Amino acid sequence: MPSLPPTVSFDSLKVVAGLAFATHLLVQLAEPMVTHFLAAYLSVLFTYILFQSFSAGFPLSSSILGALLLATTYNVVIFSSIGVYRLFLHRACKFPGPASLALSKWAFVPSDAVGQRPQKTDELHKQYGDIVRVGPREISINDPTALPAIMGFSAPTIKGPWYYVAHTDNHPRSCSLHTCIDPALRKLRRKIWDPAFSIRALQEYENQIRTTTNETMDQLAARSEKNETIPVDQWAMYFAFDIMGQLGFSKGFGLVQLGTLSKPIHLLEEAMQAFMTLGCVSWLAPLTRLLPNPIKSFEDYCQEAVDERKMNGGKHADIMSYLLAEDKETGVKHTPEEIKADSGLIIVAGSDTSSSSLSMAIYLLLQHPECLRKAREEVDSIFEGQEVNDFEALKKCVYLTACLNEAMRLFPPVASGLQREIPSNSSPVVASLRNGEKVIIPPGMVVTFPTYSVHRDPRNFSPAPEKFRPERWVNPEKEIAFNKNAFLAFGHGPTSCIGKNLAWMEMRCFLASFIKRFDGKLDDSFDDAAFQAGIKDTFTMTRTKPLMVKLVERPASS
Ligand code: HEM
Repeated sequence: MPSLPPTVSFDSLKVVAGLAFATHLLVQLAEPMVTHFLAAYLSVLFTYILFQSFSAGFPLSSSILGALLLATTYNVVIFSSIGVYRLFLHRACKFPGPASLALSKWAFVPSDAVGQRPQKTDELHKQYGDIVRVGPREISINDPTALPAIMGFSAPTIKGPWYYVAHTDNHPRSCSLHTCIDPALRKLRRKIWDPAFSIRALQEYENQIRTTTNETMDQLAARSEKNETIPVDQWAMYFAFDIMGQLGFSKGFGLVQLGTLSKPIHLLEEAMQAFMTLGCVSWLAPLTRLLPNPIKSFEDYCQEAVDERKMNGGKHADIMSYLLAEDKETGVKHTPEEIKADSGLIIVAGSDTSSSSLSMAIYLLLQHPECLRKAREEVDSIFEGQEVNDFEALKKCVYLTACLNEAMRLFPPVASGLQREIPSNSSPVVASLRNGEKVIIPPGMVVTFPTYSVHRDPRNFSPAPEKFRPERWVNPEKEIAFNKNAFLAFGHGPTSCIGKNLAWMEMRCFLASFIKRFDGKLDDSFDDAAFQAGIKDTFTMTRTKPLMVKLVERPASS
């Protein structure tokens, strides 16, 4: 048996093992922050080394060796204790799922790294059933019947640990509305946000949407004249980012004029993947906040835009004018930190999502000429001899709307699902399932609804749930299955998308203008399999392969 370094005895190993076990119990009860825990851990180790070397007189090498042995003992015991607890004793053990995810959500990192979380979760549901344990204390429920209990207006849940990752610090009044967890504060903040999306406010935004749409179409026309192959999905992004800059705080990014992403936006797109992966291990967030901020230039850009906006006022109606005001009833106002975070949110929530829906709708229409013909006939007849600029008339484009809904069903812009937590001081939640059974979910558990799987489930949408069939939205009553409660593209309940109606205005205006003005075909070199494989889930959707299209202006439009 190998001998121990002179600084370590078997008794000290036993004490350290006991300490590790006690730490596990403490973590269960008090959930200390990882930074505090690491600081304490490292301080004890260094104090031990210093004491053994300078007070007890042992050589430095023996002291370090002893410290490493004690640390290894501590680590092995604490990880074994946590592992055994998670695998056999945890309240989530009653739910089926792979042991790897029961041990740690790190097991999701390989699929997150390639943006395939929705597909991975889908496989798990096919293997384990409608309820799968996808983390030590997290389950995924592939059954929209359970939605009201978890995400409905009277559900006792809060946003889950994933949202904590995007906080810049630990202060409750410095995060965006989207990542705000406290339900009472969220309610107050939604009250300030709501008027920015009222019917009157949306009417005030119409002009800006028209202008940016026309500018984008003109830029596309100029490129089509030169017979260029055009990355249409990129242009949908330039369009959506410019609109959100203008409608957010009266400062467009000028991307449509530039014909490229600016540096801050590019950085933001790249950082989304890191957020997604880090969401698996949200307890690490306080530690990663000590590292250089990967989206600093994007945040600086938002701050500058807000400062400029405050100084000069808005050039036209914008969302910021509402966010800077106080709620008349309660007198509550956003803090400067919240305004900064919300300005970033406007960009992220409003741009990636709408541009992804548009890109996928165009992709699917080009793949399905018969659907494109129908959508175009509808637009041509509603806007005969005139420009697409009447938002009331756009609402009458039923088939066009169906195409967009169907694109979001097959390729939801927020695909991996939305996470909610049952607070540890609340009662268990009893959720109904489609088979009439009930599931009891203990407090402290986290629940996710896998949007991608729910959308492609034949029990919700049939026939051909994997196929692009806009018709299912036109006559839903004739479908074998059409469960409108299973359409989660805009979320569900009190935290669902506040910008939904604005998104519809943008998407209908862009798509109708696009198909009215251009004939298009996928470039000969377009690789369909590569394009689909390049679609990544980074909380919102990222496309790594461009949608290269040849466009020709239609005679009627010129
Ligand atoms: C097709 C376009 C869009 C889709 C599919 C979409 C989807 C969603 C989803 C799924 C959520 C819930 C996220 C969660 O619970 O974590 C959400 C929230 C949100 N969306 Fe959208 N969105 C779209 C467009 C927009 C636009 C144009 C805006 C305008 C600024 C916007 C602003 C927001 C905001 C502020 C939230 C946070 C609401 C809250 O936490 O209370 N979205 N969106």
